[in-house]
Amino acid sequence: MIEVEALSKSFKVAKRGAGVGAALKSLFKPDYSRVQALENISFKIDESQIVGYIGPNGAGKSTTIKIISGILVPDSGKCNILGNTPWKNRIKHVKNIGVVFGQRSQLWWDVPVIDSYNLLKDIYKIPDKDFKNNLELLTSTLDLSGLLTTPVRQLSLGQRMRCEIAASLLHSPKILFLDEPTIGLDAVSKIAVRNFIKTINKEKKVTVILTTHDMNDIEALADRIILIGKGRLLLDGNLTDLKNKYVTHKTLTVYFAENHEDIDIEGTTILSKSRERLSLSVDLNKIKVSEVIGLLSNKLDIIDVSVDSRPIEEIIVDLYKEYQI
Ligand SMILES: Nc1ncnc2c1ncn2[C@@H]1O[C@H](COP(=O)(O)OP(=O)(O)OP(=O)(O)O)[C@@H](O)[C@H]1O
Repeated sequence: MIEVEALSKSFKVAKRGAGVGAALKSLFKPDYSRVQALENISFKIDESQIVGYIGPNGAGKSTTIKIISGILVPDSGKCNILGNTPWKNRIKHVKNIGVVFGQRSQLWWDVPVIDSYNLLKDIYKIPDKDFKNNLELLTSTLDLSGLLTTPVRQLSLGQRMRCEIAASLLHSPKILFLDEPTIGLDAVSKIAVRNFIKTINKEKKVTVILTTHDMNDIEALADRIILIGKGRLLLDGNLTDLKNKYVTHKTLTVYFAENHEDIDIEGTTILSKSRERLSLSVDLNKIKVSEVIGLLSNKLDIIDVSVDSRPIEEIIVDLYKEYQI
């Protein structure tokens, strides 16, 4: 469905030193350098996948999204999305895709949301019936009914983001590119946006490429992650495999009726202990958490247990360190 092969893109940027002299010099004799934003990026994405496209600031995520949505032309490389090359067959291509840039609006600032939607209807030539059905569905699932007649500039960030997402889906695209869709949203709005993305992916089989710095978005949504750094693709894999690789220990805490027995289970280390509570670090390469609970239940009258894993944020920080990005 999406095939990207050896994409590279560099930008020419003007170098300028500090001070008035340097400003004058750069005006008359500009000095340029090149920033390699993307280098030899390749990946394939199948229908109805949700892919988390992640990497630190300046990694090249937005540049990729701009190229595959047809906004930018790469220096070299190929891209085939549902039979179209985004920067060559723009008109055909945009009918298949929806794009949301969290930091930018595609809605007209001073007019009511519904007016922007009507304009999009004309731009995309959406048949009346499809427009009506989609608008009804999006209004109910994204809770837009009170917002449609409000000018965009009067909406809160969370309200605007829901309107942006609806705008990107009015023409029933098969692919959705989301660039930081939950940036700046409160917890309730984030969960609403995530749930909506999950729903359209499941029910309408919309393929989603999601770039975000919010690892909770990734954990909630992505089946697969593609990690890029300094313009290069560093890792492409399943989130569960990544967790298995980087989560080698879990913390097991057990609450029990009073006990004074010594506990010594191979593959575990005691982190803290009292008469009614025991906290263990479990080495997953040596023993399973369920086995530890089984062994403990032979010795203790267990009342409650909790298992804590390393947060995904920490795993990603380790990944960035490992790849020196
Ligand atoms: N229009 C441009 N002109 C010059 N340099 C650019 C331009 N757009 C991007 N770059 C540079 O290309 C590199 C990749 O930028 P890009 O915006 O794709 O990164 P990103 O991964 O989306 O970062 P962030 O997480 O901060 O949004 C950066 O070094 C950036 O400075």
